[in-house]
Amino acid sequence: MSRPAERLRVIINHLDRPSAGIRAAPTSAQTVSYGHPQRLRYTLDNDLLTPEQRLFYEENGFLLIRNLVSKQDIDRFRREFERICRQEIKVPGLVVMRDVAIAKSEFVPDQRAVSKLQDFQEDPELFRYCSLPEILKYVECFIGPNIMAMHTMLINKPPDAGKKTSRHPMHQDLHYFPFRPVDRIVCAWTAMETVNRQNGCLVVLPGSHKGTLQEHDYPEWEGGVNKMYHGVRDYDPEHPRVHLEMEKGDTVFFHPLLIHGSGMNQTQGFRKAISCHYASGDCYYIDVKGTTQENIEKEVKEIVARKYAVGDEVTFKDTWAIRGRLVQGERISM
Ligand SMILES: CC(C)CC(=O)SCCNC(=O)CCNC(=O)[C@H](O)C(C)(C)COP(=O)(O)OP(=O)(O)OC[C@H]1O[C@@H](n2cnc3c(N)ncnc32)[C@H](O)[C@@H]1OP(=O)(O)O
Ligand SMILES: Nc1ncnc2c1ncn2[C@@H]1O[C@H](COP(=O)(O)OP(=O)(O)OP(=O)(O)O)[C@@H](O)[C@H]1O
Ligand SMILES: O=C(O)CCC(=O)C(=O)O
Ligand SMILES: [Fe+2]
Ligand SMILES: [Mg+2]
Repeated sequence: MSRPAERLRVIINHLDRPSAGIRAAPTSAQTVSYGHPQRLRYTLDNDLLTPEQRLFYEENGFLLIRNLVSKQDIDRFRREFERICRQEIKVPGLVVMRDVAIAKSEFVPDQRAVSKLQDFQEDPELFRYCSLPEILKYVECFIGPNIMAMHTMLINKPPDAGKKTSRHPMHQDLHYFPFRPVDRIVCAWTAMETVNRQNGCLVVLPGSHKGTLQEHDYPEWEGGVNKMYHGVRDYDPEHPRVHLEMEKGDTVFFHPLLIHGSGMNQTQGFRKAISCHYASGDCYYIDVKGTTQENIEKEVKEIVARKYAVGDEVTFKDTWAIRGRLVQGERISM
């Protein structure tokens, strides 16, 4: 069977069978619907993904593309990150986060004090990542041609200080996002070096994107939890999971309902990854009042109020609309 259209037809038939692909057992709170009328729901017609890749994303909620971003680009992102850590440049809006284990110790201008950069949309060098054509051509397969970069991060997972605070609890990224529709949002996450179980690779629950948004809160971890690291409340440790071991430049695209987290860093190195969450330019904002997302809305508003000395006039929606940047096509309703 050689023609893609023919292979796709065979795959669509395959999707009708409840046993298709890796299907993790649903957790109690999740509902999994078999034989969805719109069988290819999570990917759009495109000339890039093979039918097998489309099926894989449909069934599992993520797609790993090896060696997508060049070593040269990654080395440039790393150098820019180091300049920011040394405080050689100041980037408007950038959030420099320290691990909670060292949050109250004296600041040293070095990568050892930085666990994560958030919101680097005003740093042209780092933001180049979000506009890379090799990334955008995949993003388009999931969310279409109008592409907004909504959320940017460079994660520098530190060696664990002994309290397991370097872990990221299992969560769904949609918890943080007051925009929809959910299937027109995707994350690109690129390893900046070898990422494995030792230094805390991503851990995903395949198929969990077919469930609904779960209630999130701080996990009850003895050693403490980083600010805003909410986790799925009733996380089922028996649910099958996959550790995504990746090499420098490998990139995973994943759905915002995919339950994922990362383990502790048991090495002495700082595990680096760069990521961007994209949404379609015709997504729309929602009011999260009365939903499980109210708790994160409250926290975000408190941080913004403290940082910028503003009150209730800045809404959760505003905090996203201000950060979002168009990278391809048209900005319609975002
Ligand atoms: C899909 C995606 C969105 C998923 C995620 O990314 S989940 C993680 C989201 N994380 C974030 O959005 C970043 C949150 N972090 C921040 O906004 C900042 O790092 C802050 C926690 C507000 C601290 O920033 P800043 O105020 O500049 O730093 P300060 O050193 O002055 O500390 C102020 C007070 O915050 C505390 N703090 C700092 N870092 C952490 C931490 N990692 N975890 C818990 N508490 C922390 C710090 O101890 C200090 O507390 P007090 O002295 O006021 O009691
Ligand atoms: N008690 C817990 N509650 C919620 N999430 C947890 C808990 N313990 C670990 N996790 C999460 O599970 C994921 C994997 O963590 P971790 O690497 O420790 O797991 P692991 O499967 O034991 O891997 P390894 O054996 O390679 O260390 C991370 O997202 C982590 O935050
Ligand atoms: O790089 C990691 O550890 C994962 C981070 C993550 O999932 C997130 O910030 O939403
Ligand atoms: Fe995440
Ligand atoms: Mg472990």
